Amino acid sequence: MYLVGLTGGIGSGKSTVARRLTELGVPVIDADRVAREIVEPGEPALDALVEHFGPQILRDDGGLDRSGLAAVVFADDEARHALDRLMHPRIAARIAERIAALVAGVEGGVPPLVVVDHPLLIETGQQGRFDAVVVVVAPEELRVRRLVEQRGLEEADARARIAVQCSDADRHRVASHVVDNRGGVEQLVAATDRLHEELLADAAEHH
Ligand SMILES: CC(C)(COP(=O)(O)OP(=O)(O)OC[C@H]1O[C@@H](n2cnc3c(N)ncnc32)[C@H](O)[C@@H]1O)[C@@H](O)C(=O)NCCC(=O)NCCS
Ligand SMILES: Nc1ncnc2c1ncn2[C@@H]1O[C@H](COP(=O)(O)OP(=O)(O)OP(=O)(O)O)[C@@H](O)[C@H]1O
Repeated sequence: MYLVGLTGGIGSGKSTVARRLTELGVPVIDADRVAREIVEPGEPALDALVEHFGPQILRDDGGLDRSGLAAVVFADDEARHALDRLMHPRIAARIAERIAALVAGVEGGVPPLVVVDHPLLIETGQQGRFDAVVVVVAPEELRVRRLVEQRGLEEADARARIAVQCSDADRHRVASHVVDNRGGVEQLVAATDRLHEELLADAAEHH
C-alpha cells in the first residue's frame, strides 16, 4: 500500500481533489472530519477541551461551539497552541487506526493507494510518514475570495487562518507532487485524474 499525504492551505481546493479521488475509488481519510468526530459529546477530547478552555466553549445542547472556539484560537497564539496540543496527537492516533484497518484489508483487500487529506500535514511535521506528499496551491487572494463567496467564511476569519498556516513556499519545499488550482473546477478535476494515474504508477514501482 502506497500512503499519500494530501495538503494545502485553507481554500486551496484540497477537499475538491479529495472528493474526486474518492470518486475514483481511492480510500481517503479526512483529518478535518476526524477532528470533528473526536469532539462529539461524550468523547474524551471534548472533556479535555472543556477542562482547558472552560464550559463556555459548549453550546446549550452540549456540543462544541466551533465558531466561538475559532474566534478565540485564531486571535490568540497561546490558546491555539493549547488547542493544537490537545487535538493533534488524538487526530494522529485516530488516523493511524484508520490506516491500520485499511492495511489489514477490512474493506476487502488492501488498496494500492490510501490518501490522508490533512490541512496541517506539514505544520504538524508529518510529511516524513508518507510515500508521497501532494500539495494543492492557489494564490492567497483567490483562496480568500473562494472561501468568502462559496463557503461563506468571514474574510477576517479566512485571513486569520491563512496567517497561522505555513506558506505555499514551505509546501513546495516538501511536495512530491504539486497541483495548481488557479483555474476552474473542471481543470482541477482533470489534474486530479492525471495525479491519480501518476500515483498508481508510483505505487506500482514502489512495490
Ligand atoms: C478551531 C475549530 C473548532 C474551528 O472549527 P470550524 O468548524 O470553524 O473549522 P474546521 O474544523 O472545519 O476547519 C476548517 C479549516 O480551518 C483550518 N484550521 C483548523 N484548525 C486549525 C489550526 N489549529 N491551525 C491552523 N488552521 C486550522 C484548516 O484549514 C481547516 O481545514 C476546529 O478547526 C478545530 O478543532 N481545530 C483544531 C484541530 C485542527 O487542527 N484541525 C485541522 C487539522 S485536522
Ligand atoms: N478551481 C476552482 N474554482 C472555483 N472554485 C473552487 C475551485 N476549487 C475549489 N473551489 C471552491 O473553493 C472553496 C474551497 O475549496 P475546498 O473546500 O476544496 O478547499 P480546501 O483546501 O479543502 O479548504 P479547507 O482547508 O477548508 O478544507 C470550495 O467552496 C470549493 O468548491
